[in-house]
Amino acid sequence: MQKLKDILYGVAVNKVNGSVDTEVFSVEFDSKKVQQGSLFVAQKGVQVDGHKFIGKTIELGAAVVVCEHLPENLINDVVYVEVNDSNSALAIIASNFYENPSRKLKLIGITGTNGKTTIATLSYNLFRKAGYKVGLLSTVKVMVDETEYVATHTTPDSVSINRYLQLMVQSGVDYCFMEVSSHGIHQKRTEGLEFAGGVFTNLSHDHLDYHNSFSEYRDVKKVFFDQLPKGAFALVNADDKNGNFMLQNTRAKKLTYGLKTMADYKVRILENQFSGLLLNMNGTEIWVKLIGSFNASNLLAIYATSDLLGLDGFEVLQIMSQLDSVDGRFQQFMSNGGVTAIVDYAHTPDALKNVLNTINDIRTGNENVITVVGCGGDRDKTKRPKMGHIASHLSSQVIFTSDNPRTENPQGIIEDIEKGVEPQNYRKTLSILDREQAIKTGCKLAKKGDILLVAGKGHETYQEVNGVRSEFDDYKKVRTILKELQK
Ligand SMILES: CC(=O)N[C@H]1[C@@H](OP(=O)(O)OP(=O)(O)OC[C@H]2O[C@@H](n3ccc(=O)[nH]c3=O)[C@H](O)[C@@H]2O)O[C@H](CO)[C@@H](O)[C@@H]1O[C@H](C)C(=O)N[C@@H](C)C(=O)N[C@H](CCC(=O)O)C(=O)O
Ligand SMILES: Nc1ncnc2c1ncn2[C@@H]1O[C@H](COP(=O)(O)OP(=O)(O)OP(=O)(O)O)[C@@H](O)[C@H]1O
Ligand SMILES: N[C@H](CCC[C@H](N)C(=O)O)C(=O)O
Ligand SMILES: [Mg+2]
Repeated sequence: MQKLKDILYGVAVNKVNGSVDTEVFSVEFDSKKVQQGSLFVAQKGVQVDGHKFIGKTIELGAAVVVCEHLPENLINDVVYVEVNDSNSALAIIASNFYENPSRKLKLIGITGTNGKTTIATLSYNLFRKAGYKVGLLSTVKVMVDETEYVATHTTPDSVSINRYLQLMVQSGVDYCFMEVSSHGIHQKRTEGLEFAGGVFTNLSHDHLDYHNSFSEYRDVKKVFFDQLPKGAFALVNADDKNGNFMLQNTRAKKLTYGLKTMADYKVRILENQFSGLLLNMNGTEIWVKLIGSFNASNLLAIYATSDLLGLDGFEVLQIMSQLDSVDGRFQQFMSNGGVTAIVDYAHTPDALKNVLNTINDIRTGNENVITVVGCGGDRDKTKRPKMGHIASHLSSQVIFTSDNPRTENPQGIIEDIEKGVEPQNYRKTLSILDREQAIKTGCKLAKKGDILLVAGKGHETYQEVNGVRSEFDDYKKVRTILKELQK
């Protein structure tokens, strides 16, 4: 329970109607969750305007309503707070309500199109092995030290973020690694948080359905760095042409990491195999179990972050050499019959290209690369033909299939993907709507020595059709099918 005047600290308030000494029991932005004594923040959403539910929340017992415009009829006993920006107000209110937990631990935000989950999760694993209590907010799961919670978003809403951070503080967590998505920044879910550091991985085609253009998407990412405090670090990937752009207006300490470009932290790939990478990490050689040059870059970001947070470099490299891949990120096994199966979450053109290039770099040349891939429904349509082109251009054989069609017609999605296939690659492609059948066909086509890539869903354990999620796990499916086929 908190006094309204305390939780409004730092919020840009236009006017208050009622007493700021009112006690608040919970902070809600979903009318359905309001209870006696709640503070309800009305947000203008994509689907509906939360202001429509103000009356309903008062019936449910809301003590305070925070909104961008006051309702015509004000009810006695309810306090109304008018703000310019409800999203920003919600974020600051949530931080205050949970007693600013981000200031009581070291919070590191990771942003960029690809690599966020990998860097956040491996950092969580590494810092734990180094003896710290650690928190994780990621696409795959939320961890409060050893306790796991289900993740609903890559970056949760600001109330959930602060609630988890408070739990972490209560559990004695020293460091928290969190993914910061562009939706999260745009909807101000991370405003009011005090970050000890920010990491930028890369920027490529994604979410252009939500952000109107690539430059808008890029500018949203930059806001995160613009908001970092002076004592924080801003670590960017020098190999990405947008890396320096992110640093333009930040007050934080500026640092770079790079595989190809001059940077403060450097890595060189000495060997690249299916069994792992031999790296020269800022001057020291190490073997790691992770695969692919993009993972060399991810590991360098982790090494640099550890260094900036004061960990011992030698110990970090020792632990790094033991790290396993994150679920659904280049997760691989060799079947009894000698087929290398790889499950990867590549669901953007850039990620798919990276994964296929990695496979092509490692293979000796005689094996076939068979790819099973689809694109999600109700998501950026323009990435579909690009992924169709990349998959068919870089594989020996491709099977296009469904990946969470959501409310779209799956056949239509596949047709969008097929539009990107160039005529010389037509003969390489097949389309099979049912994902299980597609994987089965991929397994049947694969011969000893071949490489089978199942891309797009990674760690996901479901297939979503019209709001219904049914169980589906790419990794389990490929394992079972290859076993059944005795391959
Ligand atoms: C496009 C988008 O980001 N949508 C998010 C947004 O929903 P919205 O704007 O559609 O909300 P709305 O339904 O219009 O409602 C507006 C307001 O009215 C309230 N409301 C609504 C109905 C009601 O009965 N009562 C009520 O009070 C809502 O709580 C909300 O405050 O605000 C909601 C509440 O915070 C989010 O759950 C929702 O995420 C949806 C589920 C989503 O799918 N988001 C994805 C796209 C997303 O955020 N992805 C990113 C990154 C992914 C990546 O990088 O790959 C992520 O961080 O996860
Ligand atoms: N540094 C990188 N550069 C390019 N591609 C990468 C990089 N790291 C990982 N990938 C590829 O992108 C896929 C997704 O990786 P990861 O889950 O770490 O990204 P993310 O940024 O968390 O994605 P999301 O936006 O879904 O949260 C991986 O399966 C891999 O194919
Ligand atoms: N966080 C991403 C994941 C996409 C994964 C892919 N399997 C899909 O469903 O499109 C999103 O919701 O856009
Ligand atoms: Mg992620």
